[in-house]
Amino acid sequence: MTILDKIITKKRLEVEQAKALVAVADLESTPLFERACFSLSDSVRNQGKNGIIAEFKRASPSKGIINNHSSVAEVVTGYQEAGVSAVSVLTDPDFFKGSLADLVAAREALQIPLLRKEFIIDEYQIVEAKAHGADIILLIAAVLDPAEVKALSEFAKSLGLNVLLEVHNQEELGCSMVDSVDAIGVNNRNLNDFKVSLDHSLELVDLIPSRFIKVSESGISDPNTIRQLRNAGFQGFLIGENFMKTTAPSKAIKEFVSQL
Ligand SMILES: O=P(O)(O)OC[C@@H](O)[C@@H](O)c1c[nH]c2ccccc12
Repeated sequence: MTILDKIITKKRLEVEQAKALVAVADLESTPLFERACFSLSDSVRNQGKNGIIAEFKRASPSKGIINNHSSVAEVVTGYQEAGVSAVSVLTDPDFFKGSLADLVAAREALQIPLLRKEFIIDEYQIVEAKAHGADIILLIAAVLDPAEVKALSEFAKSLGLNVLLEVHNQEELGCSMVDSVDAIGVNNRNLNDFKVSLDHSLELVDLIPSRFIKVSESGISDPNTIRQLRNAGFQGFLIGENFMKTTAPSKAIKEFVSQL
């Protein structure tokens, strides 16, 4: 069983338990569910922002604990001050030590788009995302079939959410280009063996139609890499560990951005 299979097996259980605890109607009656979402494409096109989607990430299956000392509010406030286009918050409890409470804490601190970073397999999780302050949801092509990508992305759009679809290779990309997707992210990390290579981004960028916002994800630790990816055609850059592994992620990002 690959790590991705393990995560999805656990996720199915987690979603069933959540459904038994909190009804959809209760999620839909929260104040956050009513709010209008920030637009990812507006924020990425805003010349005053730098295209970075900075992630709050306590732990990961490949690295174990990355940061267990920083508070969500402090980190994401620093990210916002550094001029990022959006913030990503992991909500998976078992493999990434995240939570929906982290997402709400980020929402309270931010006036820019917020991504719920999660393994989404069910519409329920999309309602949950909106009810806890997300503007953007992630769909991962490696764990969904094309019909699911279409149905889940259309459902998210019907709630006013933005959709980021993650792919890792040309085959996944070919199955993924539906109008209900706003942005396509190329994950430089293989979710099965954790190997990271920027070549995935560089090889796929020209195959992504320009109507999608193009995002390069994972393993970015050098401002020069942002320049290289931008020249190749990317508008968004998803970065987590490089900031989170430091003693003060809110300072580390400012130092990084000053070198762009
Ligand atoms: O910490 P990094 O290497 O900068 O990567 C961030 C982000 O791209 C990564 O956390 C990620 C990309 N796709 C995912 C899917 C699920 C969980 C996590 C991820």
